[in-house]
Amino acid sequence: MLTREKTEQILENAELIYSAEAIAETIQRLADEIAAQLSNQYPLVLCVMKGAVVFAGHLLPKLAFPLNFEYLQVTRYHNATRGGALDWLVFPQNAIKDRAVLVIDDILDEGVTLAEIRTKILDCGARSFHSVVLADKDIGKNKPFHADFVGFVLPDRYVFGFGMDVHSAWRNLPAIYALQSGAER
Ligand SMILES: O=P(O)(O)OC[C@H]1O[C@H](OP(=O)(O)OP(=O)(O)O)[C@H](O)[C@@H]1O
Ligand code: HPA
Repeated sequence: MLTREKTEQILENAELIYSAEAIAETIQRLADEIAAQLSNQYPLVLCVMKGAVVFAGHLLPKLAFPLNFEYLQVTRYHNATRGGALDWLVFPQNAIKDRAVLVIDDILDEGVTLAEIRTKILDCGARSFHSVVLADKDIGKNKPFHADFVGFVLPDRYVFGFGMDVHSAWRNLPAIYALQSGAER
């Protein structure tokens, strides 16, 4: 865990790249797009913990149609800024069969996490699979996964805030910041 001083220094040196106001507008647009496709499907909505907790908290009240809500938990970054193997921590096995599933995640980076989640959910007998991500990072190469609903495209920098952590801190920020170049480790 970083010291409090180091954590504050990270934010002081970071660059604001998406304000709280811009995020709110984006989430309303995403809610409208999702409603247009899924409002009559009575979907099972799954939040990918922990990163999507803030996004899901803002998106859910804007989805004005019947749905059920559960969560799953996986981690691939383990509080670092580079991804590794995906660890499954929580999975709502029984809830999924024959459901139209909508997965909410904060960020699509290399696409490994959501590709594995899709495989597992379809293996559990979901009737359909959709995903919404607040941010899709432009990593300059093909990804194994494309989201159905995308809030915005981010530059290829490590970002944090609005649910996303940097070394396990700053998920609580109301906006999205990019880490100062060279501060990745
Ligand atoms: O597209 P990928 O490169 O696979 O990365 C995207 C995933 O990485 C983050 O989760 P993380 O593993 O950091 O766990 P967390 O949600 O608990 O922060 C994020 O919340 C996404 O789920
Ligand atoms: O840029 C990122 N920030 C926070 N969490 C992440 N998980 C994948 N990429 C990122």
